[in-house]
Amino acid sequence: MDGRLIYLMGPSGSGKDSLIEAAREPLRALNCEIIRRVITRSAESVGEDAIGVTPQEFEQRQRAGEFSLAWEANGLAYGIPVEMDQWLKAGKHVLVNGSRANLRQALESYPTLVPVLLTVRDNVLRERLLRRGRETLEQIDARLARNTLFKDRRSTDSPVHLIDNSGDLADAVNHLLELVRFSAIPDQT
Ligand SMILES: Nc1ncnc2c1ncn2[C@@H]1O[C@H](COP(=O)(O)OP(=O)(O)O)[C@@H](O)[C@H]1O
Ligand SMILES: O=P(O)(O)OC[C@H]1O[C@H](OP(=O)(O)OP(=O)(O)O)[C@H](O)[C@@H]1O
Repeated sequence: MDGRLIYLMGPSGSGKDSLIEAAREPLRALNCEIIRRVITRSAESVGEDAIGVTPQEFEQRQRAGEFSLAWEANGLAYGIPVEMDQWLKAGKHVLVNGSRANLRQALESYPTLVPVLLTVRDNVLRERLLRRGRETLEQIDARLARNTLFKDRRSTDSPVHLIDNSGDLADAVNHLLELVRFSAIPDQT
């Protein structure tokens, strides 16, 4: 049986990277791998285990059919390597650090994916983005504005699992592991 695609989303600063890192080993124990993204972001500003490429290289890889999913956001291009499909076929579950704007397209290609949205209270989100210090104030404001847009409209009608990360990261990790355990059971789709 194919593995499940766990599609993690959440606003910038909600803690996706932190959650992924903290959950990496326990996820592996649940037969769930985290796929590395290809991003047109300079290596020094990559805050995650991603492959940084130039926009030209990204385009080449995309034209060569190297991505199962791809999208653009915040002035960057993101690609999910086709390796993901081999893992799924082999029965492994795969966690993707996804995009709210791309969810609808992802669902078209992977109708049984498990959508998971990481949420954080507004004031906590701003504080965390400032503390992380990766973006300029202007970029932080743009990310917060993008978040407001998503709050006002749902991108699909399908149910999305919510994980709140306003509190301890360990609670969010446990919640994610629970979801993966539950989603991995056959006939839950
Ligand atoms: N539960 C948490 N409690 C306190 N700080 C957190 C928590 N989760 C994440 N952070 C911090 O918030 C900032 C944003 O987290 P990050 O994982 O980079 O978010 P994202 O990948 O969604 O943009 C980082 O500085 C991270 O250390
Ligand atoms: O459509 P959205 O849900 O807004 O998502 C847009 C992009 O922003 C995030 O990327 P990235 O990891 O570069 O940003 P972050 O680390 O600041 O979350 C997310 O992983 C998406 O790739």
